[in-house]
Amino acid sequence: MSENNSDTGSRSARGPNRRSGPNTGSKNQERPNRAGKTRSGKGGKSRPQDNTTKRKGGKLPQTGWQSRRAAADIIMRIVYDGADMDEALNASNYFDELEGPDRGFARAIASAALRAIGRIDDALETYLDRPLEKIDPAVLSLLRIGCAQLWVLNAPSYAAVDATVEAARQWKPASRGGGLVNAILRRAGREPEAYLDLSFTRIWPDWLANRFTDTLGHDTAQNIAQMQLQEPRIDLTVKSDAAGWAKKLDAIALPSGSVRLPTGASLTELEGYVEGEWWVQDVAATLPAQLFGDVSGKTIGDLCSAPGGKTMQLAAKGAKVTAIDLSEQRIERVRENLERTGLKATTHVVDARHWRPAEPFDAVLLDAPCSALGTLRRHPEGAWRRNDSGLDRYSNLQIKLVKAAHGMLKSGGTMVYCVCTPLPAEGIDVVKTAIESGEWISKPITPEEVPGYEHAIDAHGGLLSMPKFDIENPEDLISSDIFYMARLEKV
Ligand SMILES: C[S@@+](CC[C@H](N)C(=O)[O-])C[C@H]1O[C@@H](n2cnc3c(N)ncnc32)[C@H](O)[C@@H]1O
Repeated sequence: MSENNSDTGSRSARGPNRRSGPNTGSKNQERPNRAGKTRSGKGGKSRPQDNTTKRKGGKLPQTGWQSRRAAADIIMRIVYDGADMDEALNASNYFDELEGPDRGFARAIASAALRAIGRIDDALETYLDRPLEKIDPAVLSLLRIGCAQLWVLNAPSYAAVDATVEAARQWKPASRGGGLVNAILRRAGREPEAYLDLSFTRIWPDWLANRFTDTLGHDTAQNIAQMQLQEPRIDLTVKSDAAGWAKKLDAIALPSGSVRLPTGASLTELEGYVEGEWWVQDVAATLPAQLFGDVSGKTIGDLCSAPGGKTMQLAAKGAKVTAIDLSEQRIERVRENLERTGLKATTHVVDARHWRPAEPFDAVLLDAPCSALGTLRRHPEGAWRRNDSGLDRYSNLQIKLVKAAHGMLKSGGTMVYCVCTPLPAEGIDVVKTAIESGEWISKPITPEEVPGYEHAIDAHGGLLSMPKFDIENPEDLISSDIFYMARLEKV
């Protein structure tokens, strides 16, 4: 892929959406679309109309265009209605009608379009004689998912174009745009440079591309964007015997103990799911709990615990975990997860800023609320729902939570602090503030503790879980979400 444009800071403005994203309004309100108009009747399954009739008593035969229509419908619901991916999948009748591999395919196309949407839009604009805002939402959604097939998924041009054009013909809201979809997608197949020559960081709104480039440097920002373009893999944490489970599930055992599934695995059908032998957890998310070493018999407070991935890791290793979270709804997920896996922890719905345990803990895990910009490859819509000014509130909360953690720990006790964002303001800067307070000293992470991430340890002994990009064999790249983590000791 060529990469000759590094202009993350000088992108031509194309209206408020390019700057702040397709959707900044709150859900379930009438909100502006890219054209600045509003539309109502969103969210419900009955919204889109169709030129086809569902067969009596059965599903429509699947010929390819249906998965493209479903993908475009999903994208529309996310971009124009403010749904997240799960909400869009649940709300889409067209997705519901699909069966078997077509479902996975529709989801993969929608997800690819969303991961690259800014860059796709920039390229599309070069083909069009009018702004994107002037294109009907259904037609634009088909163009986006058509380009995603060609450019992100590298699908064969004939299949991607024909099926997407057919989807335009069959889908009433887009049917007048069939000619345009045909012409633009054929050109997109012939002239991919319009996309390939753009900087990777154009997948994001301008503020985010600038923030990553300014704080992390040009190369790191490009690497993060490039990683976002790849379909994220699914990693499992197993209660024990990672090598054995990797073999059973035809998966890869990663050096730090996670089991990486082959693509396309259907989770609930996998061995061990019903028995609760494993749970889904990105490999980088497993590292913080591993930094406590042997936790058997120790009391550990997991201060922001939901949905409970790290609670389960610690409980599986024999710790006496107290899992707390501010959200009743989210702590319910912790309880469900504990129930499924048969692991034990005490749970409380409380605000960690004010709550104190009856007895101080041996150790505390603070997986603090954050901007979550390190998980955009799984939730790319998040980039378009935030803006620069909203980010600063996180560091204030994080500093307060670190202070609270101090009050919950025994003297000499360990705190592992982590956030799923690469922004220094929420990571290393929070840790520096803690150390400057005189209440904490650093307990640097050592390479032996983080197999596969030795290179990611920084000069202060913290770790930013970026993959090692300068490797000879790209197959060896352990891609993961981006977590910052550091270990501190209470003075
Ligand atoms: C990053 S998530 C935690 C993920 C979790 N540790 C895991 O591994 O599954 C952050 C959590 O912090 C919770 N939270 C936010 N503010 C909080 C507070 N003041 N006290 C306790 N929990 C809080 C949120 O409800 C959210 O569930």
